[in-house]
Order: sequence, then C-alpha cells, then structure tokens
Amino acid sequence: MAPLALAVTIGDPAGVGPELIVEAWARRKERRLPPFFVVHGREVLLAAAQARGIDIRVEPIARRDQAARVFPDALPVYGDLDADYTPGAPSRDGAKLALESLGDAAQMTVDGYAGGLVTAPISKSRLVEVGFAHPGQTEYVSIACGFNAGAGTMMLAGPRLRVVPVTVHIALEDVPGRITQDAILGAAMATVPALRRDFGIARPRIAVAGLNPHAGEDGRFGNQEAEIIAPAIQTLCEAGMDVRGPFPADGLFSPPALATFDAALCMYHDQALIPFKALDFEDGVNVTIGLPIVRTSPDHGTAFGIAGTGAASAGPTIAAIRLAGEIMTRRSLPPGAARG
Ligand SMILES: NC(=O)c1ccc[n+]([C@@H]2O[C@H](COP(=O)([O-])OP(=O)(O)OC[C@H]3O[C@@H](n4cnc5c(N)ncnc54)[C@H](O)[C@@H]3O)[C@@H](O)[C@H]2O)c1
Ligand SMILES: N[C@H](C(=O)O)[C@H](O)COP(=O)(O)O
Repeated sequence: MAPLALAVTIGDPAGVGPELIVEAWARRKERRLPPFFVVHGREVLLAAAQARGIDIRVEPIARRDQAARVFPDALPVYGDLDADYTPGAPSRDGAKLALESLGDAAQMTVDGYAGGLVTAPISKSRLVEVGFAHPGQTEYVSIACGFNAGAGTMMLAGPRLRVVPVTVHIALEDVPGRITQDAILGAAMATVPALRRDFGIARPRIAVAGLNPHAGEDGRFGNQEAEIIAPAIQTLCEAGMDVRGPFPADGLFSPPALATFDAALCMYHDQALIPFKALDFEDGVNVTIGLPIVRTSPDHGTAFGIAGTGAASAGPTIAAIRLAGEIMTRRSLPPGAARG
C-alpha cells in the first residue's frame, strides 16, 4: 500500500504560501520530498505557478489515498473550494478559503487520511475577521485533536537551533505574569519526549533562558529567575532530565553555547524567534510538539509585501514538508530504532 501523503493547507492566497507550495512540488525530486496533496485552492495554485514562472500540472483527486500515486506527475489537490489569486491584497474570501483549508486538512489528518499536516502561512488578524478565535494555528490544531488549546507546544526547529517559547502570542507586558513553574514544567515535559521520539535524540539536553537581563544579576534586575525558573529547573532535574539554567539569554545563542544544548526553552516569543530566524530562517520549521498528529509549518508568515514577485524563498516550506515526513517515519518505527 502507498504511504499516506501529507495534507498541505493553501494558507492565505494573497500571501507567499501558494507559490512556495508550487515550488516545493516542482523541486520534489531534487529535495526528496515525501508525497503531499493540497487541500482546496486549485485555481490559486495554478495562478501562483504562473506568476512564479513554474510549469506545473495540478490534478484534482477524489480520494485522499490517490495522492501518493498522483504526486510524481502532478500536484494533487483535494477539495473544490477556491478564491481569486490577488498576491499582496488579502481579502475576506481569501481568509475564508485559508480557514476552510486549515479546518478540512486538520480534520483529515486527525481522522488518519493524511500522514501529517503542513500549514502554509495565514494572517492571524485576517482570519479573526472570518471567525477564527485562536491566537494561532498551533492552538487550532490542538483543539482539532480533541484536546485543549494549550495541549500542543510550539517548537521552532532548524539545522543550528531548536527553541521552545514558554509564552507565545501574548503582549509583552503580560509575559511576567505568565511565567510560572507549571508553564516551564509543561514546556520542558513536552520538549524532552519530542526530542527523543520526533528528532531521534536519545538524551536531550535542555537550556533554559532567564527572563531578565543577565538572568536577573542575583536579583538586581528581577526575581523570576530565583523564585520561579530555577526551582522549576530543579524539579525537572530531580525527575531525571538534563535541564540547565537559567542562562542570560543574550549569551545563549553564541556559537560556542549553541553546541551545549539540543533545545532552548525561552520565556517569550521574540526571545526565542529572533535568534532562531537570524540563524536558521532559510531552513526554519515551526513544529507543533506534544500532539498525536504531526504538524509543521514554515517559520515565516504571509509576507504580503513580496507575494507574487518571485522574491520569496521556498527553503522554509521545503524544510517543513521534509521534517513532517521525517517525523512521520520516526513515529512509525519501533521505539529506539530511529535514534542517532
Ligand atoms: N506560519 C504562519 O502561519 C505564520 C508565521 C508568522 C507570521 N504569520 C502571520 O503572517 C503575517 C505577516 O507577519 P510578519 O510580517 O510578522 O512576518 P513575515 O514572515 O510574513 O515577514 C517578515 C519578513 O520576512 C520576509 N519573508 C517572509 N517570508 C519570506 C520568504 N519565504 N522568503 C524571503 N523573505 C521572506 C518578509 O518579506 C518580511 O520582510 C501576520 O499576520 C502573522 O500573523 C503567520
Ligand atoms: N509564532 C510563529 C512565528 O512567528 O513564526 C507563528 O506566528 C506561527 O504560529 P502558529 O503556528 O501558531 O500559527
């Protein structure tokens, strides 16, 4: 039987997602990509291919199990919803298509019709206008799996660095109040098994960043390190995990420090994602850990300003598809067999 293909969402049709999916398909052999199909947006894909100067065949499939057979010769598309292709000009209809594609693709992955879910970029503020009530796709997918919104944990994974933000899409002024021992324990307890199971790292090493400059400088610049972060690290060490810190965040991503850990737990979104995108943007993947389904996404957003111009790099989309395939394969092997 052919392996299950990945379900790829169309993302916002006014963003760079559709053209990057098309380019990923065009480079499927060179980059050894696992089979995938797109959920809705056939006309958008054809128009995006034309704008990018890519000659492509797009084939509608009536059943998802046809995707792997069609994939070598044409980009399979399941579902007949569509929208106008207006790169750089997001619309309500485009946001509706993005939401339908996400909903259907997530559901078919949960139901076992796809081997994993790869989400193209959406605009969170645009989706809110058509009824999306979540901070991001991570929470949406967690709920689609039947859990609460916080069940999935965001990790950004690249060749040089993996980061897990303990708090994510909240205002900076709300961060200190959300740094709790439970939040840190939850992030670490999602990260360690994911590094073992999904990344094949037998003994994961976790570094934890402080919140304040110089990790608080012995209490002179803040007390969260001593009162919250260090006790959480101690609890994790007592449970047998290799967790160190809190480290001053500005030194944690220097080249020598990078070699000392497999993932860094960071206290807020930009503390994690700024070093990540500076170091690993081109191959950067946003992966949701801690869920029964595989879900990845490129590390960038809709990039409306360059959509349709040909300037957007397909590297992160290709990396997201590849990593989803790798995790799918690792999860199908007996425990321990995929560790390197
Ligand atoms: N995976 C996702 O769904 C995701 C991730 C991040 C942001 N977003 C959403 O995207 C929208 C725009 O967010 P933003 O402007 O902060 O981030 P962005 O990633 O869209 O753009 C940031 C910068 O990176 C550039 N860029 C992005 N992708 C690129 C690519 N593939 N190749 C070359 N350059 C690229 C853009 O031109 C821009 O200069 C927001 O609405 C946000 O919610 C979605
Ligand atoms: N925080 C991510 C980033 O900035 O790259 C991004 O917004 C994606 O979030 P979701 O996967 O939850 O939509």
